[in-house]
Amino acid sequence: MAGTGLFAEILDGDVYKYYADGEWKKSSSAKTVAIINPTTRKTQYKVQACTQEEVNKVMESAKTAQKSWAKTPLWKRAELLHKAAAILKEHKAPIAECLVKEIAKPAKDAVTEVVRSGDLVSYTAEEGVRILGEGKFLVSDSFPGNERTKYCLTSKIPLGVILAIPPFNYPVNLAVSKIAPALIAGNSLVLKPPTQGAVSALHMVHCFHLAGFAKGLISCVTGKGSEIGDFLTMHPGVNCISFTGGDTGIAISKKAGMVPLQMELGGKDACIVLKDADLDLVAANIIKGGFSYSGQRCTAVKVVLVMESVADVLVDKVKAKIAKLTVGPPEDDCDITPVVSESSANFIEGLVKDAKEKGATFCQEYKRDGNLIWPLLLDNVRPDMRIAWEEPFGPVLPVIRINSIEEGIHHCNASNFGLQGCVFSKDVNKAILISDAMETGTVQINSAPARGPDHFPFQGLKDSGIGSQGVTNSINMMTKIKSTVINLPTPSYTMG
Ligand SMILES: NC(=O)C1=CN([C@@H]2O[C@H](COP(=O)(O)OP(=O)(O)OC[C@H]3O[C@@H](n4cnc5c(N)ncnc54)[C@H](OP(=O)(O)O)[C@@H]3O)[C@@H](O)[C@H]2O)C=CC1
Ligand SMILES: O=C(O)[C@H](O)COP(=O)(O)O
Repeated sequence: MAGTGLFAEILDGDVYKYYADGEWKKSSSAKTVAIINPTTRKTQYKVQACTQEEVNKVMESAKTAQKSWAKTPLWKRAELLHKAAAILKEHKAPIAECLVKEIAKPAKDAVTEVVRSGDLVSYTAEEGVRILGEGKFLVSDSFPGNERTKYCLTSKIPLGVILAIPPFNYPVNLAVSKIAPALIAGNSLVLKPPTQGAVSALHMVHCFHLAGFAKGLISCVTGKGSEIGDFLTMHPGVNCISFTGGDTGIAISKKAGMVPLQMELGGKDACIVLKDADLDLVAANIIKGGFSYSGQRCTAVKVVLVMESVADVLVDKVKAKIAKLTVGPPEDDCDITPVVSESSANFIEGLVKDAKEKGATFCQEYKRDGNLIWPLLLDNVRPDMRIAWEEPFGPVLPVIRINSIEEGIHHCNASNFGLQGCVFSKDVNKAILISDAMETGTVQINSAPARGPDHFPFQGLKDSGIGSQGVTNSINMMTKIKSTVINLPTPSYTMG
């Protein structure tokens, strides 16, 4: 059970502690932040509201710890990460329980998130050993005007202190996708977990603590992003920010100083369906892509752009599948569970009302009970409706009927987002041309958008992000190149 047994140390009465200097601590603020269970809409957990002074101390310890960590052999860093991964997987049950209570993730998906996270940590350790052990050797005579008098040796060095800020929907997986690359590359790490999801993240951090990482190397400060977020992101002790979330990321990128940024932000992933598509395959992927975790995935299918000639058949197939989705509490492993907060549910309802006023066809009756919103397909959506452009982050999916492929590509590219998209067609050559024309970081052909598997590159264009994630890209992003040049008094040519 959460906060018991091995995890008892992280709890003080009914308030979870924060993690700094290798210890679980109470904040001197004496203030707490409530975490509301999306299903019951009652306080489920409480976490510390950390102070600016505590953030300062964490940054100092992170800086000191990083210096000796960078001198720890790469294989030893990997060994510790493998240990943390094993502990995490072994203790998947209490962490998954937190995910169910804090963010209403269906029970089975919650377990999958923890296991996937352990695998990600292990994979990162292996990949780090491979790619960080390699450097480059360059000689000067390849550039015009030079003789072979200079040997340049390059290697990848850590950046220093990495600040990691994940969103509520994958508070464990999107935290370790930042923690593991940072650590294997020789950096220290300060985590600010999302408020909804903070307790799952604290349990995960305890697994790293139990693995035996040096004190100060990993810290976890809790509190509302709106209160301590700016202080953290503008802190002079931070050398790199890895953020996943919504528009907050755009604001952070304007405020952050001269530090590398990795931003994974929102999306409005389009699903373009051609006349020759396998409509059963499309319908199955629209259900998986649009409604899993109640549409609260950045990579969810967020608008279907279907050729008019096959639209009726496709909509009927999707309607039939929606009718089979189970709706209810995450504990029962229902397909559709309450969305994360009342404000989120209100926002989704606003989009639905706007679509109704402007004449969208409701394929199901709109139904809501508290934060629980029944799955809804909106047909005949037009570009003047908000839902055509905004991401609901909920189980509501618009269908726009198109008369040409160009119309579909135009809608996709007119979005301010550019995360992923997908194309369904039996003609792979045509699908590739469409993929090339779509202004998104990834296009899936004949499958729904997805970030995983976690070693694939993952990036957004336009307002969907800066840089690229995925294990290898994240490790590279959290390092810098350092060169040493050996200057010879006379040219030297091998075997010359
Ligand atoms: N491209 C991608 O990979 C992904 C993108 N997303 C996007 O994230 C959004 C949903 O997630 P959500 O958690 O609501 O996103 P938010 O942007 O609201 O929050 C993300 C994180 O930022 C923190 N935060 C809030 N304000 C600040 C601030 N001023 N400075 C620093 N940090 C701050 C939050 O903390 P707190 O919770 O305390 O407010 C949270 O940890 C959607 O738009 C979705 O598309 C989600 C997942 C993946
Ligand atoms: O936060 C998200 O939405 C994730 O990045 C999506 O991950 P997935 O596509 O692998 O579910």
